[in-house]
Amino acid sequence: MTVAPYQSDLFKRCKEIYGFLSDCQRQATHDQHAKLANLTVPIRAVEPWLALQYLEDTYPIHFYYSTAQYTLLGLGITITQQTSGPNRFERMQQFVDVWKRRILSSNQSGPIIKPYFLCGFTFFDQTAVDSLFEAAQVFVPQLQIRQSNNQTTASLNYLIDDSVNITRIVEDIRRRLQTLETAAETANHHTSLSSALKTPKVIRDVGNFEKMVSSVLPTLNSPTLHKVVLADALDVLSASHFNIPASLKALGTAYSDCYVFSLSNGQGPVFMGASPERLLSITATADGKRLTTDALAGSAPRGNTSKTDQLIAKQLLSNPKERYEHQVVVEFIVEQLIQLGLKPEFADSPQLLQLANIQHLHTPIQAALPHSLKPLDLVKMLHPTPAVAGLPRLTASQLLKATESFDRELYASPIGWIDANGNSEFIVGIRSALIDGRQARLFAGAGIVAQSNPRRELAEVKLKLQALLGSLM
Ligand SMILES: C=C(O[C@@H]1C=C(C(=O)O)C=C[C@H]1O)C(=O)O
Repeated sequence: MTVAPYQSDLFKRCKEIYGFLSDCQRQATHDQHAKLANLTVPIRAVEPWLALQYLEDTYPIHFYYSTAQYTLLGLGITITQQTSGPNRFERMQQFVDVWKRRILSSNQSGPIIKPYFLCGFTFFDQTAVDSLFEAAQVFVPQLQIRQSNNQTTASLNYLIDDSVNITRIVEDIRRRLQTLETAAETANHHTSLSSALKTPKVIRDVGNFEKMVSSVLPTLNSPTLHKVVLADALDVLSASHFNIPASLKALGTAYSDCYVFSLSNGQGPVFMGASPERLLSITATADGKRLTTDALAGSAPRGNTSKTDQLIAKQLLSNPKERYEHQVVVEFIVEQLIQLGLKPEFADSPQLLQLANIQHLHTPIQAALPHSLKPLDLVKMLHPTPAVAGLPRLTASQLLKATESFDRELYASPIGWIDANGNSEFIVGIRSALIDGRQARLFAGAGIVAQSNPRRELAEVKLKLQALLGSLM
């Protein structure tokens, strides 16, 4: 069945959709387990952040993930799994593997965008009782909007077993696509959002950070700890509610090289940000699978003029303390990949990743991947890297947990997606904030080594916080 753009003839195609879903139901009955029916439709071009603006009340749960190449918006939940504990990555990979095999896509001649498994993990594998997010959550959305190369598609996902009423599902598809069409049309005609940059009141500042850094320096002079990444939280209160879609748009404009993301827990709170750090991406091609991961650590501000900027960049590249902070991350990642039997490829010296407000030392690391290695096997090995925890990993994680005065929850955690073809991408949830109505808690951290200067580390954290604060609408 071919569905024409903008669903112009979708309504005529209800019979074919009915046929496809009935087929799914027959297979579900035969195999004695539910199937995940997936239907893709090209839709009217709409910016996913705008679609979110119009649909966030209909679908309280959302997942937004945007890069320079594509944007993904997942709305609602068709299937989900949550867990916690040291085996959380294995359990979630099993969930993905089981459901990947149960996907049935409508075999149209148009695009088939199979469902994405959308994933959010907290920094630690256990969460407090009052935690806003699960230690591990993976879900397939009800509605998935994907925009890339000027093409926008909507995929609808349904759980089909022998108890569902196919006629009702066809009706539901019609209704959802109609709502989407209306939203796209309305959104495209009202592009100016009535949202302005917020200048919220600071409720809790990061003034304690300097003291915190000083308190860990003696431990860093011992041979048992080489680096710890300490973070702090800035709490602000605004006169009116923060506007998530408008903030996503603003972040995408200000930090076009970053991964702009948001993840809601369905009850109001939303974790969002613009992270420059990729934990991994896996691309599956006919020749095999390829992994790319980033060692990103070592920071300096951008200069006000191109001359000062170049000077700062040069100093960053040759600063022994920053290079050490960076090298620790490269070596850790390389060792973890070697332990998995991979042959990592990387340059001897870092390059620069220059963002609007800050620049970092950056070493991309690549490796060919055997088919047996799954995305979450790699996430398990890599998270948390010494870019966000420290080295050795366990000692550093224990120290930061004991030292920091807030719960990291999703800050610096793996957030990303896995598709049904084995492609995957996870980022590290830094340059992020937890938004709840008029309140926002912004997070930022810095790598601390024996040579660290507490005042400079505070300045780095403030710089990182300022960048995010400047895009909250
Ligand atoms: C921990 C953060 O950033 C990390 C720490 C860096 C550093 O210490 O130089 C640089 C990039 C990130 O890996 C953060 O932004 O919160």
